[in-house]
Amino acid sequence: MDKLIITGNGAADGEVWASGAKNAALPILCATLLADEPVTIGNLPHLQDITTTLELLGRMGVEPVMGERMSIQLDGAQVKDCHAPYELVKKMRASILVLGPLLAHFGHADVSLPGGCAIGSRPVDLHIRGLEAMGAVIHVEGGYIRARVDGRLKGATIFFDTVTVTGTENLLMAATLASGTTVLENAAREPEVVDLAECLIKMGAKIRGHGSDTIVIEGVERLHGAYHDVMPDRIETGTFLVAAAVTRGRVRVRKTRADILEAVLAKLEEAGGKVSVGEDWIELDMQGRRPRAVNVRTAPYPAFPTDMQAQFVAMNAVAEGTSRVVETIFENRFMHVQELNRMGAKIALEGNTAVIEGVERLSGAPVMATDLRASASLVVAAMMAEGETLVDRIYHIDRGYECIEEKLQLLGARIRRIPG
Ligand SMILES: CC(=O)N[C@H]1[C@@H](OP(=O)(O)OP(=O)(O)OC[C@H]2O[C@@H](n3ccc(=O)[nH]c3=O)[C@H](O)[C@@H]2O)O[C@H](CO)[C@@H](O)[C@@H]1O
Ligand SMILES: C=C(OP(=O)(O)O)C(=O)O
Repeated sequence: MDKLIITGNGAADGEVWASGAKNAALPILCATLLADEPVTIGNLPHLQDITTTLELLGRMGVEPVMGERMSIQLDGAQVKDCHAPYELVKKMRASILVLGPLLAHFGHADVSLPGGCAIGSRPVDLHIRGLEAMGAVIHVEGGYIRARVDGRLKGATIFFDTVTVTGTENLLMAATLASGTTVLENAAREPEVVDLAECLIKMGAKIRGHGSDTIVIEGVERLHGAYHDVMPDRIETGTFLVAAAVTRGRVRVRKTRADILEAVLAKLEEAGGKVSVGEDWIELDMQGRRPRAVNVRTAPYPAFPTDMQAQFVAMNAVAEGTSRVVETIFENRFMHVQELNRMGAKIALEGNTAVIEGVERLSGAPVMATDLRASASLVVAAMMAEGETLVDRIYHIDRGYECIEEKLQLLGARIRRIPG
């Protein structure tokens, strides 16, 4: 297992670019299963989760054709086997995103149940219930979701009890090929849902209301080929900006968008950072200043994203003052707290709230990455800690951060990978 060694050396300073968004790329790759013709996806990030998705599509018979500038062409007409096996789904929960497309296009799908993960139980009941409302017959047996439909799925009005990102995406994709109109109410408004909808529209889908909490889809008989570039990764962008805040440095992130990061940028400004924004870049300047502690409460978009919570815990750990960070989306997303405390942070957990008393300095220590964003928070904390931090189990970070050590080196970090 690879490890990262980081020697804290003060202020991050420099420029880096944002890669394509993992959480947009994954549903979009699955959406290619809906078309009868090749669809080309550009600006794909080079990530373990993308490799896993391509392996999953490959098992179904879809052969990826690599193109220029990180693009890949996939042809849904090649599907021979509508099966997502446990050994791949367990590596990546987002594999559940093949369920809606396979069922809508081919009338059946057998997809392993994803199960829980480090951050919480993460059920998929709302995906299943929505597809049943569209006429699918679904049995969960032997750890698999076995879904069938006679003819086409039927349009339905579906109200989500809880806002779910991949649940919205699965039903949005399924509804594109259903007969009649589907209305998704209390739908997720995340920018990645919007990016998926825009790709589907290029493929011939009829969708309106994406980006609001009511999405209306008029089903069509078939979807065709298209080209789509994946949007920039707002969480990767936010992580680099937090690295500037934690280390009292200055970082400019290029090839990104400020309009989808408003809640995060507002909190960075509240922490004392000077935020500047250009057409496709964001800069955070915290040079020579200690961040001020900020309270944070995670909630669905456009509120503060749970995927930035761990990084803000790391910032608050070295900030001036005491803060409260409330996690409302996942029941167990504080695994980074005990590792940050091993580095000298003073964080207490009270149910779904981390109470953080900022300290002047952290010190390097051996720590364990437990999930994707927890790992990012440890790396960012290590950049300002005194001495050396060894981060173990970094396969988590490779799921979601492209070339993490090369990109952080561009910002002046002393970080290297030890292949294991
Ligand atoms: C690949 C991807 O895009 N992953 C993102 C997606 O995950 P994901 O789509 O899995 O997360 P959800 O939005 O579905 O989860 C939100 C909440 O709804 C609950 N729930 C969800 C589905 C369901 O059928 N029943 C149910 O109860 C979950 O347990 C959780 O408490 O959104 C999360 C919340 O922004 C992000 O942290 C993840 O990075
Ligand atoms: C939780 C995340 O991803 P996933 O839903 O793929 O586990 C994340 O991107 O922070």
